[in-house]
Amino acid sequence: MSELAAKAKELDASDRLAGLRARFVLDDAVYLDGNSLGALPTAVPGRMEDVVRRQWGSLRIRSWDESGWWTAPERIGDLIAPLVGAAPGQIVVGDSTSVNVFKALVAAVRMAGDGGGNGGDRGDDGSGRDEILVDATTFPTDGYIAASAARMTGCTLRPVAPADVPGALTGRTAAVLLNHVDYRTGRLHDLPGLTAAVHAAGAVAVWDLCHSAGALPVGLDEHGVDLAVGCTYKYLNGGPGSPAYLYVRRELQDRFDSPLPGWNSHAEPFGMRAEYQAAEGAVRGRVGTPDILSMLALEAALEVWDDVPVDAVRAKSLALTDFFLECVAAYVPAGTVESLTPEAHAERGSQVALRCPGAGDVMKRLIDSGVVGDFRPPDVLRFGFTPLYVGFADVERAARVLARTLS
Ligand SMILES: Cc1ncc(COP(=O)(O)O)c(C=O)c1O
Ligand SMILES: Nc1c(O)cccc1C(=O)C[C@H](N)C(=O)O
Repeated sequence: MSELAAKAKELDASDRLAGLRARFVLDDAVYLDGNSLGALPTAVPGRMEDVVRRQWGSLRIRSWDESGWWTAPERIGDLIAPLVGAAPGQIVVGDSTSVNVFKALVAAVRMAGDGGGNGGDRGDDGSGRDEILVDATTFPTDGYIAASAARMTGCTLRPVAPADVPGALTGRTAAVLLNHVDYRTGRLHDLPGLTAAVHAAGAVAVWDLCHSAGALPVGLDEHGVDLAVGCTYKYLNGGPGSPAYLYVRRELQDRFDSPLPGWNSHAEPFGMRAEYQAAEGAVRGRVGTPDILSMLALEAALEVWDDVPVDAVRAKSLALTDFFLECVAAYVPAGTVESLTPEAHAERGSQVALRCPGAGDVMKRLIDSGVVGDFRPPDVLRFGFTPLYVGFADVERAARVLARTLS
């Protein structure tokens, strides 16, 4: 056994989260794509059988009340809340991340101009706040939606690298849309520092947590984040297309003026009134009828988090990515791949991105050899490490197969 294989064995033996792998349906492949689609938790199929056959099949319409369908968006939001450092009552589940980015960003611009504080003051030259800053390296959907939100609200849109945001903020900045972890490089951005800078400029901060929630502590309440969105099909393992979530800080909920005010966010949805009156609290983030089947699959999936501290997940995530970088350095000839992922723990999410020529083809061959990551154009091999089900022997094998594939 090689030295690194022996080290992997030791690390697995002392890994207090190792037993959690049994909560997932997995096979012999090394699955390093949980940052795109999380693995299936074992509790989900049985729950879906009940939801479909009994709740839908037998109870039918009664399930909106009797099976708790109507209140599922807030109930499941409260299950996600501790994973992102939020007190209950601030997260609602539903729609896609893209749709929630739209709701959050337009609502942020409206807040910035509503006179209620944070961004409520006038801009430097008295002309108001009419600019949105967006992470220049963002996942494309956020950029597209920010451009549309800017057009709709009469703002200009300025792409800025996250680290440059403090210097780019002005009295005209209404809202700033940032990613907590960069989907390509795996870089973790400074959420506390950037949020504080946005607030100091009187603007509203919107964070996309797709690549951080479930992999590391986020601290939404602690750091005073205004609005946040995220998906649930990556590190939260909710399944393909599972609904996203929207966080609205409690103190801002009364000022959350949704650009998609559907009947589900009405104060009295069954009043069927012609005039819209927004509900109180997190419910205000809802739009239309929730996608119950996906939502209840997510609820079952979240059971894997019972008694799992996020800090322990973070510690294992860093140990996994450290060990992967160590194995790659040992096995892959120098100069063959270049890591885009920061060395510093404070700047690293839960993935490693390696740049190499022909990355698309390399990833195909890796997958054929049982190591599943993904490829992001033009030249990035992406490996996501989900601490709940990836072990250290997986990591050593992935690096070994990578070296063989590249030789
Ligand atoms: C950072 C980020 N934001 C948004 C999305 C897309 O969200 P959705 O397709 O669920 O709307 C993704 C991934 O798909 C993402 O990585
Ligand atoms: N949402 C996805 C999908 O529907 C199909 C394939 C991949 C995805 C992803 O989530 C991609 C992912 N957000 C990324 O970081 O690239």
